[in-house]
Amino acid sequence: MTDTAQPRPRTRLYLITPPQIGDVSAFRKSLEETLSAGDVASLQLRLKGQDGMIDMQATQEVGAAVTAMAQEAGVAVLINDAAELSRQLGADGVHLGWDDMPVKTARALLGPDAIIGATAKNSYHRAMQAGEDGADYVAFGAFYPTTTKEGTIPAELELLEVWQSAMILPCVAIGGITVSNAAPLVTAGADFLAVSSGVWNHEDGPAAAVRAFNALFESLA
Ligand SMILES: Cc1ncc(COP(=O)(O)OP(=O)(O)O)c(N)n1
Ligand SMILES: Cc1ncsc1CCOP(=O)(O)O
Ligand SMILES: [Mg+2]
Repeated sequence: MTDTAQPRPRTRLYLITPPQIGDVSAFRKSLEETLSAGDVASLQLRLKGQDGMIDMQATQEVGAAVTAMAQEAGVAVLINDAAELSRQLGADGVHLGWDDMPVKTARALLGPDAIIGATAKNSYHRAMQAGEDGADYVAFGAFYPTTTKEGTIPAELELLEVWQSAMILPCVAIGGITVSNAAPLVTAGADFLAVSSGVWNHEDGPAAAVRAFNALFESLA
């Protein structure tokens, strides 16, 4: 029997902004350096108020400053929670949580080419449903403790292993991921690692973090 199985594509980095950005022009400069340091598949603008809800004004402001620049660098831009704002900004898509707009509604608003991601937390069932509804990826997590989001629930590596062995739809791992703890997630089958503090708070700076993540992905490919 001939083995026709294709090797899995290399895991890629999915960068998430810090939840608050004080100086937008300083952030734009830092982001430009960060994106030129190595492969970044996508950038999610995730700007939150103190209540954990999307900060529409900050998202609008940061989005206007960085969307075209990131896209020109070959990085897809997704907006957290807000499909309509994604459309207005000319972004590539939206990431939706459990309590956000349904995937089908976002698809109707954004059209067939938009990238729509959906949170599955630790639920294989929820991920299947999102896939059936037309999501382009599902996100499992939190795999590690995080201070970036309150109220996360733990997810096990087995979710990634089972999903990768059975499904074609890409899966994202999220939650407290750093260069030092990322390897098991890559080995378990994550197509993308979604990372915020592990990049922005890296001891050698965000560009060094992007280089280190890419070196790790290469070493495990
Ligand atoms: C890639 C990715 N995965 C999961 C989340 C979490 O989304 P959600 O549950 O809607 O929580 P908030 O990010 O809105 O606080 C995400 N943003 N990105
Ligand atoms: C948004 C989100 N959803 C689950 S964990 C998390 C936080 C991701 O940020 P970090 O990479 O800093 O843990
Ligand atoms: Mg959300």
